[in-house]
Amino acid sequence: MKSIADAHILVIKVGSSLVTAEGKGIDLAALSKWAGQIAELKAQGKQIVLVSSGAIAEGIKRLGWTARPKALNELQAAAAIGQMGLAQAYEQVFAEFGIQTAQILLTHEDLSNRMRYLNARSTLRTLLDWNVVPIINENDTVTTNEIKLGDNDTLGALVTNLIEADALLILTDQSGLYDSDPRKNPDAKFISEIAADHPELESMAGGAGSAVGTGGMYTKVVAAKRAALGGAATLIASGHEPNLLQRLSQGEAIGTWLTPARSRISARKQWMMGHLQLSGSVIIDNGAVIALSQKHSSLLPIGCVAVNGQFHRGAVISVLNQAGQEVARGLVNYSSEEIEKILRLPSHQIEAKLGYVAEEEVLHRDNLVIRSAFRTPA
Ligand SMILES: Nc1ncnc2c1ncn2[C@@H]1O[C@H](COP(=O)(O)OP(=O)(O)O)[C@@H](O)[C@H]1O
Ligand SMILES: N[C@@H](CCC(=O)OP(=O)(O)O)C(=O)O
Repeated sequence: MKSIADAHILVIKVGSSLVTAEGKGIDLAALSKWAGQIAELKAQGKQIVLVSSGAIAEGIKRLGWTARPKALNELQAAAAIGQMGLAQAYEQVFAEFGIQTAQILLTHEDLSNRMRYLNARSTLRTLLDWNVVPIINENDTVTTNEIKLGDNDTLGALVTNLIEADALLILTDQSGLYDSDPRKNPDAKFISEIAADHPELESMAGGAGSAVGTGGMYTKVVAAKRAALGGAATLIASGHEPNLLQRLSQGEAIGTWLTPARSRISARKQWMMGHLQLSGSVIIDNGAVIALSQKHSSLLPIGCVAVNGQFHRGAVISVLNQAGQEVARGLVNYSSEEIEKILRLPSHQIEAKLGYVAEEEVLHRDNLVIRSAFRTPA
């Protein structure tokens, strides 16, 4: 991807130095410019999630300190103070464009625990469906050194994979990636495009970052690698670039693109196909087999006749025909116990039976791979 013209879902990460004008305090004018650009992208039908750093830098500024403290409890307390400013500032600048915002503070646990992961995903998707711009940061106040994500570049990549965004845009204080740190080497060469799995990326990006940021380029290239595993491209570009988002959506080459080896869809299919041990299966009737394999439909409970094994919502399961042959596999929206209760039911009766509706489908077509597409032996 060298343009965001075709991207539908974008995650935009802004670093501390940009958000706080290098630690001087929240840069309302810069935030307002991004909000205006995001409003234009939203008018084109794109869904945007913002990952914003700056809580610690802003907290330090509000406390009147001149240096970043080292003690974790002081950093956490500073983050709690600064986050108030960030939330207030984003709400204000987006309101100028008639856009509602929502604050989401995430921890490592929220993204590694399956249930919390699914809940975070469904909340984010709901907000996007409501046209809201979620503003995400790490929940610094409750994290400890051992479980800290530690930098928002990583958080940006995890969120990109969580909501299956098409691209991650990392805005920073440099115009992109150079073959060595341009602050130290005036002859550093600019890189406009590189494979996200290029073996020399980490060594080019070595070293910490600016005075107020945390990870430098290193965490950005590692984040790009992580996003690429989910099939998303990453752009590292300067947040000072005027009209950056519009120009990118018109195909202008700005910043450094780190490109994935495979597309999002194929990355996910490969992941599902690669599952050797599936935790269970559903058996479906012939009508459902035809709907899935020929019409690319989702699997609805009405076509499900039996369920085998024990699994949770979010597991990869097999879909079998009544002769026991695998016709598809995919990420399931209900647990085995729930499916047992809704077998053969039309979707509008799910709520009456379970007391809630997680999703209309047992397996959504975007989360399904049909057997004919498998390369594994039958
Ligand atoms: N190869 C490189 N190319 C560009 N910048 C680099 C490189 N290696 C290290 N850096 C440093 O990374 C810094 C950006 O990281 P950081 O300060 O953490 O930003 P942010 O706050 O936006 O996350 C740059 O200012 C630059 O000094
Ligand atoms: N959660 C921290 C983010 C720290 C961080 O990753 O900063 P940066 O390297 O500027 O993106 C904060 O808001 O201060």
